[in-house]
Order: sequence, then structure tokens, then C-alpha cells
Amino acid sequence: MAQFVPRSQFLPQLSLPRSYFLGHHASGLSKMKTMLSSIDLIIECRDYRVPLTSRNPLFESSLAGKQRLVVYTKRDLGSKGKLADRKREAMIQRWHKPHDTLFCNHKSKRDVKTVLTYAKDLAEHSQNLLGTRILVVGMPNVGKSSLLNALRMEGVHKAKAASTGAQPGITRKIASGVKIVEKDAEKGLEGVYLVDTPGVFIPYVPDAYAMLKLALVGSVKDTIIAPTTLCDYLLYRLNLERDGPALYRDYCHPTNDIMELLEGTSKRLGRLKKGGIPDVEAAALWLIQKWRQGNLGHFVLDEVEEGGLEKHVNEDCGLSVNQARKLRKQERSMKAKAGHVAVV
Ligand SMILES: Nc1nc2c(ncn2[C@@H]2O[C@H](COP(=O)(O)OP(=O)(O)OP(=O)(O)O)[C@@H](O)[C@H]2O)c(=O)[nH]1
Repeated sequence: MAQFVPRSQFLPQLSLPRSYFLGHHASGLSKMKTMLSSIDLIIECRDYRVPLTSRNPLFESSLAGKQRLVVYTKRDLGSKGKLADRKREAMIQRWHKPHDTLFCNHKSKRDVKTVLTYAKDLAEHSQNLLGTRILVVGMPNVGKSSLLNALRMEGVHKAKAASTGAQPGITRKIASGVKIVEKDAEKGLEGVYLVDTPGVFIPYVPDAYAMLKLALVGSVKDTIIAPTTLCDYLLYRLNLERDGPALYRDYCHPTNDIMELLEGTSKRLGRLKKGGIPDVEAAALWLIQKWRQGNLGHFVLDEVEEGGLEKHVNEDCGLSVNQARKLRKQERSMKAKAGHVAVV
């Protein structure tokens, strides 16, 4: 049998949406700015699977001047706990120096304790008589509320304080502070409070691959990019992994053809429409969810290399919200004109 050769490139559609900057993202960010004077630390959450792409430059420009800790969330979904993963993490830590960086799976007691210890150390050195306040920020669905709940459980043994969910936009408003470390009068330690915030998306994503990655990790609603397109990108990425095709062998033989995989999956799951037609959209969403939950391989989508963050920041066109709006307007009018020409 001929050896399977994965596609060497994926060509995204030109019409792929590049934005998901919503009203509550803009208002959330404005409110965060007004709160800065009462904040001691910003925990910026980024997704472990997209360490570069899940960076939102707005958090650096709008919330500058505060001590910052970058926490890479969903570690379990991108790491197999092997030497290569530890080396990647060390490299990412070097990217951020002199700022601190931690990696966290919200279900790992050890990871959560590491973040909690960081917060406690900060509180021990704080002179703030009202306690230490930490603002948790990040892109939509990155795992901010889950981190807050895990820290609260570990720190004060109290149940969930923030709602979480598999789709972005569960948190819409800035909450009041949630206690994660009790006051300790003997040690002269005031409490530590976390403030959860709504996820804020990048105003405009110039790179179509970045948009696909953000959609795949769940940072934009599943209605924004067609599930079959997104699943095609997932198939492309799976095939680049060493054991990639083996991960979907229950549904299809090694393939570069998304329809083959989706039809095989629909049949296997019994997701058929009237007349026995495979429901390829439902199969695509099912496969995407399976990957998001860590049941279709654990891998990182961004290329992590020495100096990678600096390179990424230099390449980033750093659009402001207004510039992004202008660009989107131009794009819409160009699309409308193209549609008009096509109809005429
Ligand atoms: N496997 C895994 N899943 C996680 C982790 N952290 C969060 N999740 C899942 O990711 C999804 C999003 O988590 P949330 O905590 O709601 O994310 P958020 O950043 O608060 O989302 P917004 O409301 O959009 O701001 C949920 O389904 C969580 O269960 C993690 O460390 N590992």
C-alpha cells in the first residue's frame, strides 16, 4: 500500500472572517482600565496550545504599568508531560523574562497550588491594608473563570464562584472580587481577591491562520467559521502529527480529504440526515469538540522557538480598535462591491 503523505500546506479561504470583537469586549476593557489603580497584579491567561496566537496586544497597551503574571492555561491539552514539553515551557518562560510565567491545568492540584503560592507571596510583600487584588484577563474561553474557581477551591475550600462553559462569552461583566486566600491576622496577611473579567478578543486578526487557530481552540463562537472548514484545518494539523492519522482511525483511513473523514465519522456515529445522508456539519462539530477536550491528540498549534515572542510582536501590525474598525469597514465594502460585480 502507498505510504500516506499529509498535505504540505493549508490554504485558508480569502473570505474567512478576521474579527470577533464584540460590544462587551470593548466595554469590559474600558472598565478594566478604570479599575487599574486598585489592582496589585494582572494575571494574563493565554492558551497553552496557542502561546503566541492567544496573546492579545490590547492587554499590554491598555493595562500597562502593573505587575503581570502570564499563566498558560489548558496545559493538559497541549502537553504530554514529556521532556520536549518541559523544554518548550522553559523556552516560553525565557520569552517573558523579566516577567513571570506559569503553566496550569485547572484540574491539577500541583499546577493550581503553584499559582496560589505566587499570589500568597505577593500578598506577603504587599502593604495594602485592603488586601491584594488580582485582575484575571485573557481572550474569550481561555479558562479564566475555571482558574478562579480552582484557586478558590484550593485556597479557601469554597465551591465555584464563576460560571464556566465550553463556548466563549460566558462571563459578560466584571465580577466583584472573590477571595482565594484568607486573612491571617497573626502573619499580618490581608486576604487575596481575584477579579474575573469577560474575555476580550483581538480587534482584527490580520493572519487567517491565526483566526483558524483561535476558532479551533474555542475563542470564537462556532457559528463564525463553518465547522467543515475548521475541521478541515484540524485534519490538516492532525496529519502533521506523528501519530495523527491513527487518532482518527476509528472513523476513516488516513486521508487529506475532509469529506471522507466527515462522512466516515457521521456513519460511525449514526449522524445521518433524511435519506441516510451523512450530517457532515454535525460530524465536524463533534470532531472539533473531541479535539478541544483532549480526546484527539495533545499538541501545540503555534511554532515555539527561541525568541519566538519577540518575532511575533514585531510582525504584529498592532492595530488599534479604531484602525481595526476602519479595516473591517473597507473589507465589507470591498466584499459588497465584489458581490455586486459578480451579480451584474
Ligand atoms: N482541559 C482543560 N479544560 C479547561 C481548562 N481550563 C478551562 N477549561 C475549559 O475551558 C472552557 C472555558 O473555560 P472558562 O473558564 O469558562 O473560560 P473563560 O476564559 O472564563 O471564558 P469567557 O467566559 O469567554 O471569558 C470550559 O469548558 C472549561 O472547562 C484546563 O486547564 N484544562
